[in-house]
Amino acid sequence: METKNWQQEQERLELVRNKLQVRISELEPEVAGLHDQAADIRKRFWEEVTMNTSTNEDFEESFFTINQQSAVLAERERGHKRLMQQWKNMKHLLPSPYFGRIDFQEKGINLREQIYIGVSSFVDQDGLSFLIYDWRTPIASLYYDSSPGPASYVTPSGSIEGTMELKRQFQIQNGKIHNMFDASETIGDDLLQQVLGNGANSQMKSIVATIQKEQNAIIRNDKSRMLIVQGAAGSGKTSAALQRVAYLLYKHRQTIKADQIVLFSPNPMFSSYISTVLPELGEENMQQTTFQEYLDYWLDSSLRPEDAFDQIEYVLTAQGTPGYEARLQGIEYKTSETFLQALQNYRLWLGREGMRFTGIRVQERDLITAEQMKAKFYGYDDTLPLINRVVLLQEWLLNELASLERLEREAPWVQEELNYLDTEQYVEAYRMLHKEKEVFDVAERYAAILKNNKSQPRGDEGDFDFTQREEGLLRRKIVKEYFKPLRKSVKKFSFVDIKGIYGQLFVDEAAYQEKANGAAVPAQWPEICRQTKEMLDRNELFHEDATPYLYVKELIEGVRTNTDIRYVFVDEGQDYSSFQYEYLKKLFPRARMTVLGDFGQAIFMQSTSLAGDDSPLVRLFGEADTSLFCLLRSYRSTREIVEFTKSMLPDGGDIVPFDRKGPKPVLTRLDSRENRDSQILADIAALRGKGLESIAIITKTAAESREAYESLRIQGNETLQLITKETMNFEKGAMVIPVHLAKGVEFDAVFVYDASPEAYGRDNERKLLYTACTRAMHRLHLYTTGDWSPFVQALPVDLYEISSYSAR
Ligand SMILES: Nc1ncnc2c1ncn2[C@@H]1O[C@H](COP(=O)(O)OP(=O)(O)OP(=O)(O)O)[C@@H](O)[C@H]1O
Repeated sequence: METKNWQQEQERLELVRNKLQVRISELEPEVAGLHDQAADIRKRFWEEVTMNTSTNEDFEESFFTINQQSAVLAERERGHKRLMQQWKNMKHLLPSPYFGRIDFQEKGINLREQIYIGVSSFVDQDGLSFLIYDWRTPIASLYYDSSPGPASYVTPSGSIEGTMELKRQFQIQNGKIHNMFDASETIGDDLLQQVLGNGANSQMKSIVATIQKEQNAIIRNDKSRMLIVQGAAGSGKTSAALQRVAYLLYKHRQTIKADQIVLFSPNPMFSSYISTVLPELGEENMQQTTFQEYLDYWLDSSLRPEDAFDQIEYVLTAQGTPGYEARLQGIEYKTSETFLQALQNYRLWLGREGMRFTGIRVQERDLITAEQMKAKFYGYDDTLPLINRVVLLQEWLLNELASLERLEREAPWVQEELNYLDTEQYVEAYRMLHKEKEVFDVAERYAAILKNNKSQPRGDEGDFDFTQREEGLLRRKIVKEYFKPLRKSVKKFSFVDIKGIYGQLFVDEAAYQEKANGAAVPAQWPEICRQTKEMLDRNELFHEDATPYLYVKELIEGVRTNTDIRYVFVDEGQDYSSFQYEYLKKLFPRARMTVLGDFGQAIFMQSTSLAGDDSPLVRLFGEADTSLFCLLRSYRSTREIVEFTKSMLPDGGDIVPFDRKGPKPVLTRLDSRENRDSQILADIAALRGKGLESIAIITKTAAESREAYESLRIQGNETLQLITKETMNFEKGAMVIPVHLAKGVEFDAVFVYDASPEAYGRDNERKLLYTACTRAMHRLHLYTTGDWSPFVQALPVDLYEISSYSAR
C-alpha cells in the first residue's frame, strides 16, 4: 500500500476520531442531565397529581393529568435512552471507528462516494454526512457481497446500480491503522488469514469485519418463516446466527427488542461462551436458554427427567447391559414423527374413553373421586374438544370445592383442630373481628336494638356473641387452609392424571394399537414398555419421554404459548427431534425460526437431518415458507486439520477448507496409559511454550473425562480443569472435556485422549470423533495405547504424521 494512501487514511481517521471525541464530550453533560430529569419527574410524579374523585369531571381531569405526566416521563426516558445509546456507540467506535471502505459511483450521479463501514453509524454535525455507516445499512452490504466493478445493492425502495471503484479493509487499534488491504475478492483473504490465525478465546468474537458473502445472505435474510442453515463444522453458523440477531435488532429497531428474540443453546457453558458477541456489537443480548431448562420448568416438579447428557452417557457406556438395545429402539421411536402422530391419535381416543383423573382428598377422605370426575367429563357434549371439556370439568370442580368448603366447616375434624389451636391463634381471631369495623358496628347496633326492644340493659361487647363468631371465623380459617391448595392444584389441572395417561400407552402392543392407532411398533416393544413404566413408577422420565410427556400434557390441558417472542434461534439444530421442533413451533406461534446445525455432528440420539429431502424441518412451515442455506467453507481449522477431519465423513468431500496453513495432525501411540498421560502433559507444555493457551483433552464420555483428569493430575499437572455438565463458564487454559460438551466451542489445540477402536469403533461413534477433532483451530493430536480407531485407519496416510515418540 502506498505511503501516501496510508497517510491520507490515517489523517482521515484522526479527523473522525476528533469529531467523535467532540460529540462524546458534548453529550456527556446532556446524558447526565437527562438522567437526573427523568429521575426527578419520576420522584415528583405522585406529588404533582392529586386524585380528585368528587365528581366525574374531577375524576376525568385527574386521569388526564396522570396520563399527561406519564407521557412526559416516558418521552424523557425514551430520549434519555436514545442519547445514552448514541453516546455508548460513539465511545465504542472511538478506538476502532471502522473496518472497511468502499468507493461507490452510483449510476446516473456524478459523484464517487466514500463509504466507511463500522459497527454503528456516525453522522457529522450537519446531520447529513455519514462519516461512518453501520455495517447493517443496505449500502454496507456492497462491502460483503461485491468485488470492485459493477455492483448493486437493494434498498427498501429498490435496487441501486453503480460501480464499486475501491474496496479497502483496515485493522485499526487505539486510533492507529495497523494494517490496510485493498481487496479484489469479496472479502480479501489477507484480513481473514490474520483474524483466523489468532489464538482461541474463552469468549466468541464478532466477525463483522470479515463476514463472507454466503454468511451475509443468512444474516440479512428476512423473507421466510423458517431459515435453515446446514453448515460444515467451523463454517460460521453460530457466528452468522449472532450477527443475524444484531442485524434484525437494527432492521426492526422500532418494533423488536432484544428480549423478543430467544436462542436455544446446547448447554449453559455455550451460552456463556457466546454471551459477549452482541454487546461487542453495541446490542443487548437476546434471551438465551436450553431446551432442558424449558423441560425442567414445565414438567411436574414431582418428576425427575433425565437430561440429554445422561442419556448420551448411557448410550455410549451401557452397551451389552440388559435392555440396552430396547432402550435404543425406544429412543428412536419416541423421537420420531410416527410417535407424534400416534399421540395425536391418542387424543382422539381419550375423547371417547380412558381419561384418567386424580381424586381430591382431604383428611384422608375422598371429597371428589376420580370416578365422579370421569363420569362428569364423559357426560359433556362429546363433540367438544378434549381441552374444552377439561376446562368445563375444572370449572365444575372449583364450584364443587366452594360448596364442599362451606359444608366442611361443620365436620368433626374441624372441631378437633379447634381444640388444638393455641391462644395466639385465638387472640389473632379476636383482633381480626375487631378490625373488621363493619362486623363490630353491626354488633354494636344489634346490642342497642336488643336493649330498646326488650328493655334489657345494654351489655358490653361480651354480650354480643363474640365467642360464637370467633369460632365461626376460626372454622372458616381452618377449612380455608385445607382448601386453598386444593383450589390451586385444580387451577393447575393437577386433577388430570397425566402420568397415568402417558403410562397407559405402555402396557402392551394391543393396548397401544387400540389407543394410539400407532403404526408398527419397534420389535422390542414389551421391553420398551417395561422400562418406561419402571421409570414412571419411580417418578422419573427418560430424556426421550420428556417432550412427548409434555406434549400429551398440553394436548389435554391446552398449549402454553409465548406470543412475545418474534425470532427463535436454535443452534446445534441437528440435536433436536422432530418432536421438539413441533413443540417449539407451538410454543412460539408468532415467531420466525432460524435453525443452524450440522448433520455431520449429530451425536445425540434424537437427531434431525436439517437439509435432506425428508427433513421434518422443511415440513414444519412448508417448503414455500422455508429458505435453506448450505455453508461448505470451514474457517475454524487449518487446511491440514480440515483435510483430515472431512475425510472421516463418508460425504465430507464437499467441505472446503479456508487456506490457512499449519502442521498436520499428529498420531501418537503409547504402550501404556501412564506413558500416554505423561506424553500428553509433555505435549501440552510444548504447545504452551509456543503460545497456544487453550488446549482441550477431549474424551468420548463424561466418565472417561473424570478418569483422564484424575490420572493426568496424578502425573502432576495442577492447572488442568475438568469440565462437566454443571460447568457454567468457559475459561481459557487446559481442560479435560467430554465431546458432547465441547460442541460449538473451539480450542487452539485438541488432544483426542483415546482414539482406539474401543472408543470410536461403532458407526455412531464416527460423528463423535469428527466432532472432537473439528474443535481444533491450530493443532490436532490423537493418542492411543492400542490400535487406531477404524475411522483413523481408513484415512490416507499423507493426511497425518506419526509422532516420533510413538511405540512401534
Ligand atoms: N467470516 C468470518 N470471519 C472471521 N472468522 C470467522 C468467519 N466465519 C467464521 N469464523 C470463525 O470460525 C470459527 C468457527 O465459527 P463458528 O463457531 O461460528 O462455526 P460453526 O459453524 O458454528 O461451528 P461448529 O458447528 O463446528 O460448532 C470461529 O472462530 C469464527 O470466529
